[in-house]
Amino acid sequence: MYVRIADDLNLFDLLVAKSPITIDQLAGATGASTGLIARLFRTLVGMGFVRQLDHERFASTAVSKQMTLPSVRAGVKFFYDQGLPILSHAPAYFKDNGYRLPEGMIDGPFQFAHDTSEDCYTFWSKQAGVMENFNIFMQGLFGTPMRLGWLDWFPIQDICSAGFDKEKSEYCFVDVGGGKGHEGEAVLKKFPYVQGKFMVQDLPFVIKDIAHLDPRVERLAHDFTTPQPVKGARVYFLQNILHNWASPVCHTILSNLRAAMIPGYSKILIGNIILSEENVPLRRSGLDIAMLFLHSGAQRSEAEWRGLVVSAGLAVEKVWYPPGDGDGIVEVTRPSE
Ligand SMILES: Nc1ncnc2c1ncn2[C@@H]1O[C@H](CSCC[C@H]([NH3+])C(=O)O)[C@@H](O)[C@H]1O
Repeated sequence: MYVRIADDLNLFDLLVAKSPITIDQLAGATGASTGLIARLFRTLVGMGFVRQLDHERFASTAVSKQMTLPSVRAGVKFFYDQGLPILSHAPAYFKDNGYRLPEGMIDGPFQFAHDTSEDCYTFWSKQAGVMENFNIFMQGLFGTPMRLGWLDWFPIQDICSAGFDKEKSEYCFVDVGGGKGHEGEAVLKKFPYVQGKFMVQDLPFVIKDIAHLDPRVERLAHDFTTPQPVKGARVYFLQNILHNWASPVCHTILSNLRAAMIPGYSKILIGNIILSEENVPLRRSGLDIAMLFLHSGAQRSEAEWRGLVVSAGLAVEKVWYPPGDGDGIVEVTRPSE
């Protein structure tokens, strides 16, 4: 709550633009009372978001600098505004359903809290500004100064150039649930020589709001719980998708892709957190719980990813772990019959 209010007041921008700064100066710049800012800062110092130099002067920290990035700010807003109402209802939800995990798209804590039978994305699309803010969050989630983006370490250029065969399909890279198409655009920017067509697929209300996108990335409104219309692409990219859903839903999504894949040629690249089997760090287990209360989803360990992939009639070619603390990629193929 302190971080969310400080963000509304642009306190982190002010702190980063001018450190050291005093409470009086911050009050002058924002119109908030000195009393409120002093109270916010007392706790923000304890949380490491602000550094206190002496009785009057405050300075930025590495965390306050992160809080000036549009995607990080959007993430705080998203988890706070969308998360809190669900969290407050979650204990009653679990009590009501016998302390079991949800299994579908519309039977989780989200639907209980909002008294709706819509899935979260459809619900959010009807609330002003929610999906817009969510997409700002997703577009910058990776490759922030804190950790490498997948394009910095995964050899997509080999898969999409030497490994691409236009005789099989003219499509090279289909970003399924790709939001505003930022990943396909990033691949083309970094490796402009790659061959074949690129496409972003997402729900109609996301596709229709795409304002700027490299014209080489085609757009298609497509629901991934229905049959995949692009057959035989080299890569179906599924980043930050399967963690959103319970395993039966993931099974449907993977089966729809399987039916479109050419055995031994097409790949699904699942870009997601890969949990360690034991002693999961809080940053990742926190995101596991977030997926549960927001979407009825789950973060998964390597063994869980393998189990999910195999249950959909697919095979794991390789599990890629990034250098550092980033997300991994599970490379999936369709075995020959
Ligand atoms: N049924 C569905 N069919 C297609 N896309 C969906 C569906 N439900 C949710 N989505 C999209 O799934 C995305 C999850 S967020 C992940 C966005 C992107 N792949 C990235 O990693 O940045 C959002 O853009 C949703 O709009």
